[in-house]
Amino acid sequence: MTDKINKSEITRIVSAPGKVLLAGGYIVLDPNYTGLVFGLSARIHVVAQAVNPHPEGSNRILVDSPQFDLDAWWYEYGSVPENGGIKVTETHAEGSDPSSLRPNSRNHFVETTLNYVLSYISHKTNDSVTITPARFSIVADNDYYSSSGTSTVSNSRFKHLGTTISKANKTGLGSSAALVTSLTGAILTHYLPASRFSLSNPADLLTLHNLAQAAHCAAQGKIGSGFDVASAVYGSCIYRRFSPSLLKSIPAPGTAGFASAVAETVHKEWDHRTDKDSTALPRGYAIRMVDVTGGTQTVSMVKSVNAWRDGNPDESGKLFGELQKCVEGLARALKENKGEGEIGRAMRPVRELMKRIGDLSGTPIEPESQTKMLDALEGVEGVVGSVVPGAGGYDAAAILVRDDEETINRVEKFLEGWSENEGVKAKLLSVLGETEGVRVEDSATFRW
Ligand SMILES: Nc1ncnc2c1ncn2[C@@H]1O[C@H](COP(=O)(O)OP(=O)(O)O)[C@@H](O)[C@H]1O
Ligand SMILES: C[C@@](O)(CCOP(=O)(O)OP(=O)(O)O)CC(=O)O
Repeated sequence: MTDKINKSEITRIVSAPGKVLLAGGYIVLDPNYTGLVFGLSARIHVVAQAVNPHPEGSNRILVDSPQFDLDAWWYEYGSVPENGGIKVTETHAEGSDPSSLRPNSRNHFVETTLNYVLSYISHKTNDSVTITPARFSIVADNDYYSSSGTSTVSNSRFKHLGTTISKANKTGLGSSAALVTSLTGAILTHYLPASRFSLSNPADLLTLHNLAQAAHCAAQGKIGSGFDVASAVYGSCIYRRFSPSLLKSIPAPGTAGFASAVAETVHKEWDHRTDKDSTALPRGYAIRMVDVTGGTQTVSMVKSVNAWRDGNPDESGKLFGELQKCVEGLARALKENKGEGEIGRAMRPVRELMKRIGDLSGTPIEPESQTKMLDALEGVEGVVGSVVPGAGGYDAAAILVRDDEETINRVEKFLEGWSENEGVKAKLLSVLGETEGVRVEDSATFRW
């Protein structure tokens, strides 16, 4: 357990939103197509503090996640010769026995982000900015996890989940992308003066995006489309992916040339596109997420869709092309507020095409249990349309609803009844679609 955050020592709070890919799952992995992604009101916040070094801690950084049991990671940092940048190594808690280091507690997303961002800073500033001891505390809005644990502080905004991160039940809002993005922003704004880095400068925002994408891919061990990091940075947008080859020349952290390769990659010409102007939600309507207890693995779903696509280029090309039209049509219907009927008609074929791709590739993209639930949900007054978001699967649905109390009550009641009758646990999350990406929070007014 780490000390409580001392509010007077906070230097920065940076937050980034979760995501929902409303349309464009699978096709967005191919840069010939795009995806319609909305940021979510559930955010991950990283609170940066400078700390006075403990006698043994002149080169230590603490990252903690106080909502979880046992989740504090101590790192020692050191320079690596030959443009290797800065490498962190997990170590035991300050003032405790070295054997207290928990062998299975590594947080790859945190560790990789530290390696990438600290190395970038040291290289970019020619070591003129000194890395000093600091603490970065992560607090996530409650909707990221289904609460099986109990809140110990009932009136606090960020619930204590009573479990470790690895055991927490995620709701699929993109916690790692929001975490990597907000941590990257917090480290950059903590160490660099505003004259060198500011989130209100579009060029610096692009640096943050490229750095966060690179760190997120490295930590994940795979290169996804990156729509989750892009929406964490830019908020809602129509997203076209970057070429994975951009990331191929970065060696492992801690090796010669790592920092120069990171800086060079970050400042290359990236070919992703984030079109924010084409997205908006009509006034009086909201995107809401339904968490359905279950679980699917995106990795194998992507593999099976890709295998089908490779074996059926004509059929898949046709369906991917149709889905692309739906991405654009749905974005337009929402942005131009074409009315419930037309928006609903623009959402329908997204569902149908996703289901079709699932059926043809033998992948449970919109499995029968979801079809039944979504069909029934669409019959609830005030529900304009529904989709299985992202990769689809058994565990989530996204709905566009009238944003009024009566509709929300009706949907909640419907889901209660559905859960009882169908033996699942389907729950409306309080999270809403919103447009804003990464931002600096005002620490004086930040609500805890
Ligand atoms: N609140 C948090 N505090 C610390 N690390 C977190 C937090 N949320 C997410 N992470 C990191 O992200 C990982 C989850 O990433 P992943 O399985 O890709 O889920 P998601 O689909 O939500 O991004 C965790 O194992 C942890 O390393
Ligand atoms: C298949 C995809 O196009 C969309 C997956 O979207 P999800 O929202 O399902 O993603 P996870 O948070 O990784 O579970 C893969 C991708 O674009 O990377």
